[in-house]
Order: sequence, then structure tokens, then C-alpha cells
Amino acid sequence: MTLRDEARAKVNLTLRVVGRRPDGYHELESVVAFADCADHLTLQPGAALSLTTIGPGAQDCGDSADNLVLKAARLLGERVPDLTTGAFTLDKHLPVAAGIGGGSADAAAALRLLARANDLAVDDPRLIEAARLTGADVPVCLPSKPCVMTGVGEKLSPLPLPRIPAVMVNPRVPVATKDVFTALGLKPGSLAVGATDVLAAPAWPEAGAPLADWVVALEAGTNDLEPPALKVEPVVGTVLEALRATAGVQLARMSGSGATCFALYADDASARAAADALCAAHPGWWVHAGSLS
Ligand SMILES: C[C@@](CO)(OP(=O)(O)O)[C@H](O)COP(=O)(O)OP(=O)(O)OC[C@H]1O[C@@H](n2ccc(N)nc2=O)[C@H](O)[C@@H]1O
Ligand SMILES: Nc1ncnc2c1ncn2[C@@H]1O[C@H](COP(=O)(O)OP(=O)(O)O)[C@@H](O)[C@H]1O
Repeated sequence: MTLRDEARAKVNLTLRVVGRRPDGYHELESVVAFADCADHLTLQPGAALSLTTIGPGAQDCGDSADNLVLKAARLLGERVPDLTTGAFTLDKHLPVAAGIGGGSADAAAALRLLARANDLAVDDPRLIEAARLTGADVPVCLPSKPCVMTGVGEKLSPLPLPRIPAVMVNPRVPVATKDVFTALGLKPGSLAVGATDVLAAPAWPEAGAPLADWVVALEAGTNDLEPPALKVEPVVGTVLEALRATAGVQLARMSGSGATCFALYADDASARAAADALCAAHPGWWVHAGSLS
């Protein structure tokens, strides 16, 4: 029997860099949501672990041993004796190295499929450990639910975010996360470990609050990686300008380390119209109209 799952794109609605740990990793505070665009992963359970990558993005990410799907499966196999793995097929649609965690979402989907094939609970500590070791963004992609993410990405606190009409744009220029953190220029050790825990968390709207309240709260945030990303890849500025010029835009910001940027709208029709205008003006860009939740 073939098992299937979706690897939904992650969007950092806000992203604050709190500091840099002595080991070089950065502590973050980020409101994370998930989009209705995704890669598709299947698993044919069996003896040998393998990966075939297909779809429009296959040539950008490949199926070599360093693919995050295989990395996650190997890390889980090191923790679960006699783990049944099998043949994965990844139908790759999301832009690669784009600040929307496509590879992390694929890895998380692989772990969820392996959990199903092996009757493991989704909150099994071995699954969560394998996620954390695969990459900083993989733990948040395991549940793929809106949350406040802290630490280097492993601490998750659920958030009652409503469905938000949105447009996502990637200029089809890959940006390496490491290069953006380097351009930020923080010295290792510019933070006491655990400092994110003692920072006052902003008061987010209650469950059921109107979208307008969320937009006001999110507007008060930033993405601290925008300035260094603009240095690494100035086209991010062009994308933000284009999104901010669309009719009905409520908020436009970069996601993660870029170069994908998103804009929020009050309704689906405005998001659709904005996406159509962006596609006409920039036929080379990847543009997705849909929603975040
Ligand atoms: C910045 C974020 C925000 O959600 O998103 P993306 O832009 O990648 O989508 C993530 O923290 C990215 O997570 P992920 O892409 O999984 O990071 P990893 O593979 O673990 O690390 C890539 C590189 O980024 C840096 N890195 C990553 C996460 C973090 N909290 N601090 C860091 O300093 C490290 O230099 C590391 O070498
Ligand atoms: N399944 C995968 N999909 C995308 N990228 C992958 C995958 N496996 C490994 N990678 C590598 O991970 C890096 C980060 O990719 P991705 O997750 O798309 O971007 P980001 O970290 O900006 O959100 C890329 O350089 C890519 O080569």
C-alpha cells in the first residue's frame, strides 16, 4: 500500500533574531504559518530506503543522499530499531532555497509517513529528535500548524491564527540561509542560552479574533533577516515593492531568509487579483495566490 502526505510551505509571518549562541546558531522568535501550496511525498514501504524526485522542481533539488527526505529517514532509523523504510517519491513543486522551508517540509512529511508505516505516535520523542537533527526548521513542519517558534526552531507554542488570504512571490533566485545569517554579522555568544524564554512575548489576539486584529499585531513585528537578505540578493527589494503596490495589500514582508516574500489581503478576490497583476508584470517569477493558516 502506498502512503501519501503533503509537505506544505512554511511562512515566517514575523522573524526576530534574538541573538547568537556560542555554537554559532541563532536563537529566533517567529510567528510561523503554513501555506496551501506543497510538495507531495509518497512512501512504498519496503526493505530498501530510496528516493525518486519528480515534478517541476526535480532538477533543482535532486535525489542524492543529502536530500533532507533521506537524511530524516536515516536519522530516524538510527533511533528506531528495525525501522521499516521503503521507496519515497517526491513530487517537487516548491521553489528551492527560498525561505519557505520546502526541504524541511519534505523531511517532516517523510517522518510522518515513516511514523504511519511503523505505528509510531507523531509526538514520539525519537521522531522529534530526528526532526531537530535534520534541520532547524523541521520540528515546526512536523505538525505544520500555526505557532510561535523559539529557540533555534525547536520550541513551539500553538497560535489560533485564522485563515489569511495571501500571495507568495519568489523571484526564482535561490538564497542560501547560511549566507543571510553571515551577512547579519552577529558574534557567536551574543546571547545567554535560553534568553528567548525570558523575553516578554507580545500579546497575540484570542481565538476567533477578526483578521484585522491579527494584521495589526503582525505589523508590529519585523523580519530581522530582511536587511541582510537585501545585501545578499537585492531583488528581494523589488519583490517587496511590487507586493506593496498591489491593490488591497494589508502587509508585505519577506519569509525566513528569503527570497520569497508574502502579502496578506482581506479577501480571496483581492489576493487573486494581486497575483494576476504580478504574473502579468513579472512572468519569470513564481507567484502563488492562496491562503495561510
Ligand atoms: C531562517 C529559517 C527561519 O524559519 O528559515 P529558512 O530561511 O531556511 O526557510 C530557519 O531558521 C532555517 O532553518 P533551516 O533551513 O532548517 O536551517 P539549517 O539547515 O539547520 O541551517 C542552515 C544554516 O543556517 C544557519 N542557522 C539556521 C537556523 C538558526 N536558528 N540559526 C542559524 O544560524 C546556520 O548557519 C546553518 O548553517
Ligand atoms: N527535499 C529538498 N527540497 C529542497 N531542498 C533540499 C531538499 N533536500 C535538500 N535540500 C537542500 O536544502 C537547502 C535548503 O532548501 P529549502 O528547504 O528549499 O530552503 P530554505 O532553507 O531557504 O527554506 C537547499 O540548498 C537544497 O539543496
